[in-house]
Amino acid sequence: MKYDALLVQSFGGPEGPDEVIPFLENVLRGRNVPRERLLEVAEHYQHFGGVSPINQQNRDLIAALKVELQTHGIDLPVYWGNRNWTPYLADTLAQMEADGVQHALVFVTSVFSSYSGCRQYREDIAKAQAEIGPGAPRCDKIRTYYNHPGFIETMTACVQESLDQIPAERRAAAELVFTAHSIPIGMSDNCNYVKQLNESCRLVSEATGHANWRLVYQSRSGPPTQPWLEPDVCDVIRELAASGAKDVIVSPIGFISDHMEVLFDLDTEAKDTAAEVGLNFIRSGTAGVRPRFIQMIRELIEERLNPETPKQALGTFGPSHDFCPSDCCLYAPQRPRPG
Ligand SMILES: C=CC1=C(C)c2cc3[nH]c(cc4nc(cc5[nH]c(cc1n2)c(C)c5CCC(=O)O)C(CCC(=O)O)=C4C)c(C)c3C=C
Ligand SMILES: [Fe+2]
Ligand SMILES: [Fe+2]
Repeated sequence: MKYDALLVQSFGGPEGPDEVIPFLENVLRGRNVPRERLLEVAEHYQHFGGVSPINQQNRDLIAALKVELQTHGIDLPVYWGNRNWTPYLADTLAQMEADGVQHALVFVTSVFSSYSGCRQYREDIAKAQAEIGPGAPRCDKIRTYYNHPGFIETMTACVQESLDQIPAERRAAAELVFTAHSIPIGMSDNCNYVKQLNESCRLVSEATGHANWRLVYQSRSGPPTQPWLEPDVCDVIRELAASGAKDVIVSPIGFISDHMEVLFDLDTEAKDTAAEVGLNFIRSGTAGVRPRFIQMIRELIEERLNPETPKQALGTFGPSHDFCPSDCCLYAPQRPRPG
């Protein structure tokens, strides 16, 4: 297929104290999330000067990717557009149109399939295209990469580095806890989020040879009345300590970089919880700009540019679809009844 640009589509984040509340209002627009939760999360961001690290992490990712593409003779300009903060997707697409881009491949920073991580990204592209009009570039999302060897090898290296920090005599008993963003059960029922997460965790655990793992969730935002994926990472840390565990490795497999949900919910909250209950806490790394991860993005681009390139995938499920079917990752949230 002929593509003439790459768009990196991400979440976005504030870059100063005054941007925190408007950013969170963008994130939570139309969501059944209490205002108190918004204000609580705002405090997490303010704790770090109102600056989310996600934007610099995306700038670093794009810089590394440009070098990788250039080194491999792939001549595609790289653009960046966010769903919830500047540079907004609509502005980026308008710039792409002005530059003459007609058909872009889209790399989404979200790994696992759900309404929030797949369909909403595609809906936001469609909205931005509608705003621009008939000249807007066509956009094709790159397939999900949860079982791509480049993602699994990257996360395996991160977990292995954490295992290596534990004294040899305690290593086999260490608890390996993978975390991902909790989502409403009504959302997870309509997608492969949990299935894909379990497969990634299994593949990483097998590659490290460390069988003692579990998958837990973090960063829940819903009202207490709404069921979200559980268990929560902090509850599990307490339970592990009560059952005699000494070491816990927390691997945020659900995210590709150390953004605020990692820095606050894990490096602050979960770490403090572990200290409270006397557990040695090691937070494992995220993919970031690790060379194997950047190489994976280039490989995913190559397989779309040249359909003869074999599609790589580990484990049971094979490579995911290139084009989402019409019912992919649907979500019709239950709204509270008025009155
Ligand atoms: C209904 C589901 C979700 C709500 C509500 C929600 C609130 C919320 N999220 C953030 C910040 C981030 N979320 C990120 C990823 C993410 N969020 C959800 C779901 C909900 N979040 C999912 C399924 C995912 C994973 C898919 C994805 O978009 O990545 C991220 C990371 C983004 C990245 O590119 O890595 C951030 C940051 C806030 C502040 C918030 C409101 C309280
Ligand atoms: Fe989120
Ligand atoms: Fe999907």
